[in-house]
Amino acid sequence: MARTLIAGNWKMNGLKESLGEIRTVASELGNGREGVEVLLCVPATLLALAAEAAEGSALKVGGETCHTAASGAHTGDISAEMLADAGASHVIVGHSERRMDHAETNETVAAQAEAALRAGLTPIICIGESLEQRKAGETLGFVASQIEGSIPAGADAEQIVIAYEPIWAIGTGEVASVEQIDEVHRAIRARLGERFGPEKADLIPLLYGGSMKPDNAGEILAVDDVNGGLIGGASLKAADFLAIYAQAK
Ligand SMILES: O=C[C@H](O)COP(=O)(O)O
Repeated sequence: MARTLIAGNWKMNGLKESLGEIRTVASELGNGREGVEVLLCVPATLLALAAEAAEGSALKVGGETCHTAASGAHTGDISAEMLADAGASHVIVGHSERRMDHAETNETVAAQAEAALRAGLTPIICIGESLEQRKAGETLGFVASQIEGSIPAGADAEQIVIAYEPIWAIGTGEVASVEQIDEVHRAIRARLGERFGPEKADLIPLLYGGSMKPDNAGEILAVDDVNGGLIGGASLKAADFLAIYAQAK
C-alpha cells in the first residue's frame, strides 16, 4: 500500500506575509500522523523561509519545477540541487500549467524528474487530459502515454509520486466525479504495474488534483487508488489545507 501524501501547490502565489499560513500548518501538524506525509510546494523565493517555518514539524516543503541541469548558464532557472539546498524534499514536474506555458514535453518532464532524483528529491510527476481529450474518449490512452514518456528510464517505484490532474478541473471549481477519478487512477495503477510489477506499483502514491476542497476531499480521498491530493487554491489558507489533511485516510 502506498503512503498518503497531502501536497499543496501554491503556484505563483505568496509573499513573505504568507509565511504565517505555513507556520500555522506546521504548528497544527506537530509530529503529524503515521503514514500521512504533508507537503507545501511554494515559489522558489519562499522556499528557504518556508523550510525554516516548517522546522521541528512534520511539514515538508518542495519546489514547483526544476531545470534538468545541476547548474550553468540558464538565466532565471533553478536546479533541483538548488531546491534541495533551500530545504526541499520534493519537486513538482510536468504540471499542465508548465506543459502549456513553457511547452514542456514528456521528454522534458522525464529529464526534470531525473534531475530531481539526482538531487535526492522526490519528483511529483503530473499528468492529465484536456476537456477535448476527455470528450473524445482519449483520456486513458493519453494518460498512459504521459506515464510512458514522463517517468525517467532508471526511476525506482519507491522514488516517485504521480499526480493525476484533469486539466478541465484545475482552478475551475469543476471536480472530476468519484467514478471518473476511480477509473483513471485504476488505469494508472495498472500501467505502472506493467512497468514496475504490481507489487512495486502499489507503493507509488497516486494523487488527485483539481479543485480539491475541504468539502469534497473526504469522498475523493476515500477512493481506493487515491493516495492523497495535489491541492492548489485550497492550500493557500492553512485552515482549508488542514481541513483536507484531517480527511486523509
Ligand atoms: O497542482 C494543483 C492543481 O493544479 C489543482 O489546483 P486547484 O486545486 O486550484 O484546482
